[in-house]
Amino acid sequence: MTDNERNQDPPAENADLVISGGRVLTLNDRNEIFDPGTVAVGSGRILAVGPSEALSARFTARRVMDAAGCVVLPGLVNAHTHAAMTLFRGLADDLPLLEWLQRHIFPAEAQLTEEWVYRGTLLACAEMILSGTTTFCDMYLFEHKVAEAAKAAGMRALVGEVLYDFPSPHYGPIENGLKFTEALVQEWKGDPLISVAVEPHALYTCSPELLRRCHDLACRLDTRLIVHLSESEAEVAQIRERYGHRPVEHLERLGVLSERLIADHCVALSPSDIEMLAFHRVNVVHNPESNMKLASGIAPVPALLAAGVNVALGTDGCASNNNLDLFGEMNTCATLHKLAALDPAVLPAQVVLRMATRNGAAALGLGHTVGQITAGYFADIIVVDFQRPHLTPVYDPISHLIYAAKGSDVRHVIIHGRVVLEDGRLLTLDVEEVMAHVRSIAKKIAS
Ligand SMILES: CSC[C@H]1O[C@@H](n2cnc3c(O)ncnc32)[C@H](O)[C@@H]1O
Ligand SMILES: [Zn+2]
Repeated sequence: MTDNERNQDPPAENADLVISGGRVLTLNDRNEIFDPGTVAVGSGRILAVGPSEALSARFTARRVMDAAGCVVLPGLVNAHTHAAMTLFRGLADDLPLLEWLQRHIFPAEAQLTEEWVYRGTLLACAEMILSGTTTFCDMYLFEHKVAEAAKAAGMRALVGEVLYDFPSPHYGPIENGLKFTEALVQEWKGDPLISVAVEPHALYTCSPELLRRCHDLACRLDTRLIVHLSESEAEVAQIRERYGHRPVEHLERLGVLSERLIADHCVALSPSDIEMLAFHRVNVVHNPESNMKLASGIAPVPALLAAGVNVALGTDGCASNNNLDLFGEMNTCATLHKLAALDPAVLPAQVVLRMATRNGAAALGLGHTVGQITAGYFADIIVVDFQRPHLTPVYDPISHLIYAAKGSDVRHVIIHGRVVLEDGRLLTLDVEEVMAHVRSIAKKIAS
């Protein structure tokens, strides 16, 4: 190398997209914040993140996104929902869980078709992207259509067909459901956005034998296993009466508790339930708004976190929430637990933001690729506009994200390196058309 060559700047690296000028919350292991910071993106991944001063000359970008006045953070992870239940938003409110399900929701779901599930899921994807969610975890019927809709919207999703003892309006008897799940896993293997889990509904709708078979299938296919667990005291009483044990102990006796299990809700837990969940490294998804609306109770989230359990955040479906905005859910989560414990320090904003990002990614088995802004991770990034009256002034951006921001403050969304929301405009879906389809389905549901 000549002296001349040695003294020259290294050649610029190519990036598909450079997001610069915003305050970047990496949520990495060191919790680094760069202000102003730059994120370079290429081939769906984060190429580099750091101070703008250090990175601006390093990349030649095909596209530059100006994030001045904005906060840049990892996309939010909705770790539990039933996306197509947007179709039933507001259909049956103000009821307790088991009555709501058995008298209203299950009968309405008996009419579902794959076309309805597709349309309802597109609406859910629109709502989620518009409010900063980049990944969701779904359980429903006709789940191949959920995968298709997520893919059309450009979202990352972990999907799974619901499995229970009684015949399903989709696949009929359970044997078909297990076969369908296996085929769905094979169909989406290797897809960059979609993965598939084994999803028995709950302990009161699945026999011990079915739960064991689902666990074995998840182990054989190396997928997540997802179940509603201990959602209310009524469920605990029902399971105790049927099997003689509390729900968590029932699963432990069946050998189903493990790191691959995602347990949704976990509201009605005893101290020994918490110990068992921690010991087996089970992932728990907290859905505070659904739990409040169905009056199911308050999940012992601070105790779960203190015991070392990975606790993520979900919205549950739109018939029990009734929206998919994780900003609202983070706010509810942070404030609900302060009130329940009469302790304002019990769940700080920083912890709640981690529940909705890193913990969600880890629960879904995506912890090494999603949930933080780190070189090598997938580029799932949101840009939140802080130049708004309710976000002024800024002493601490994380405080605003949890206590003051709304989903509608999200300005840009990038998923797997693709810009899917730009300046508040959805690029992957025609929102008017998506809403029109759902309105016409709702007329049939109501008739
Ligand atoms: C058919 S897929 C999932 C199944 O679960 C029902 N569901 C929705 N929310 C809840 C909840 O909070 N607990 C238990 N089951 C729930 C949904 O309506 C579907 O039937
Ligand atoms: Zn649910």
